[in-house]
Amino acid sequence: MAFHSWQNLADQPIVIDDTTLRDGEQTAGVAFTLEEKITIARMLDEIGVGELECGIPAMGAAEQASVRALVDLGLRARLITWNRALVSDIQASLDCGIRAVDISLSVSDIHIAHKLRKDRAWVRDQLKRALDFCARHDLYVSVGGEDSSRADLDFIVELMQIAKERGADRFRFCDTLGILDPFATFEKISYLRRHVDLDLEIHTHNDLGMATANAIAGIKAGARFVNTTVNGLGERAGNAALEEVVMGLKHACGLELGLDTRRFVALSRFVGRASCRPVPEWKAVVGERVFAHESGLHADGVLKNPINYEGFDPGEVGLGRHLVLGKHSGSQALVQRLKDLGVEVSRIEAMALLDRVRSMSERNKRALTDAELLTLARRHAQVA
Ligand SMILES: CC(=O)SCCNC(=O)CCNC(=O)[C@H](O)C(C)(C)COP(=O)(O)OP(=O)(O)OC[C@H]1O[C@@H](n2cnc3c(N)ncnc32)[C@H](O)[C@@H]1OP(=O)(O)O
Ligand SMILES: O=C(O)CCC(=O)C(=O)O
Repeated sequence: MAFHSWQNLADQPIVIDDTTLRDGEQTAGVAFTLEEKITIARMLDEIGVGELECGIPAMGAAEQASVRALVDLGLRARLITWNRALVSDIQASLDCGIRAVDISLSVSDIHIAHKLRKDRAWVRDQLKRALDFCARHDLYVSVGGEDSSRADLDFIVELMQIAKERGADRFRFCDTLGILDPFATFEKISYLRRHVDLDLEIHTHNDLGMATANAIAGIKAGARFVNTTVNGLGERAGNAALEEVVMGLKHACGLELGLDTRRFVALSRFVGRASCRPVPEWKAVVGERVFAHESGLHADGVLKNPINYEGFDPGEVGLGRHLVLGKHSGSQALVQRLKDLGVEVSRIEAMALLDRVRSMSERNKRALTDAELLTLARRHAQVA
């Protein structure tokens, strides 16, 4: 069994812990094969993701075999597994050659009473027992606070203090149900930062469409670790998408993580196939058509200079640009497209032709193909 040496994450200001292989695979109905897991792990590693949450050894022999196979790859990324706060779960991770564990415990009174059917004293004791076991085995530990967003923050502070005293490396704040907004996320993470000197990790869900915004708010409030999944896979509405968090940090916050983002589209398409969840063409950052321009003023602006209507260069994530002719087109784009196809028309002729382009697009409920455009142009020339 290989124990590999990780890249030095202490040097990185923000560390992505991608959980495509754990929370991503928890998407109802998704199951990756071992080969798919290996490919996803390799791609994430090559792109420069610092840490991969790679499975749940407590699930049994098949999952343990896949975690072992991932350990044996000797990736630069640190591999971490998900575990309940049970010695038996952590032992199963150790048996796979894992050296970093997430120890999960529900921290809200709702979960403690209605899911675990225990009390806060039990949570404290269970955490201590699990942490002492991890310390004896010199494991890197993230304490996962399930349902943190509905928990009493002062109880989380208490658990973080226990975690710090017993050698844990960080605390994971989970918005398990995806019910926070970025402002509340910022306040809660700031509060924890002020009260305990322990690294924080932010884990968000997309139930209200705010997973990426909340992940970024958590980072802005001081979380150093952030959970993502490729394409935003994950329980229910999913997690914060890797590609959105990385590009959001870069272009909205001016924080460059140094990942090879040009491979995002290839990774997204692979995970789309492996999860049987094809990527919608309008999916932020990696959708096939998110750099498609039809509207006349936009196409004109892009033809003059793409910076007019593109927040970043499509090549940065491995995409291309499409200029399409349809219901909302203007004459500039039409003149240019026909020129590319070898047909010269004046601006006035293009304006006359536009009516036909519009009605064909409306009839077919889509943009025109080049062949359709050429046919329209020829017919128009014959009539004119
Ligand atoms: C929010 C999240 O995403 S957390 C990650 C959740 N992921 C998964 O559940 C996927 C993988 N899960 C599994 O394969 C299984 O659920 C296993 C192997 C973990 C456990 O399987 P089983 O032993 O059959 O238990 P089951 O799933 O039905 O119930 C969970 C038990 O764990 C307990 N439990 C739940 N969370 C924790 C925790 N963090 N620490 C300790 N015990 C816990 C529950 O209270 C329940 O115990 P009970 O039976 O005494 O009431
Ligand atoms: O408990 C953890 O560490 C993570 C659990 C999780 O995936 C969540 O709360 O959404």
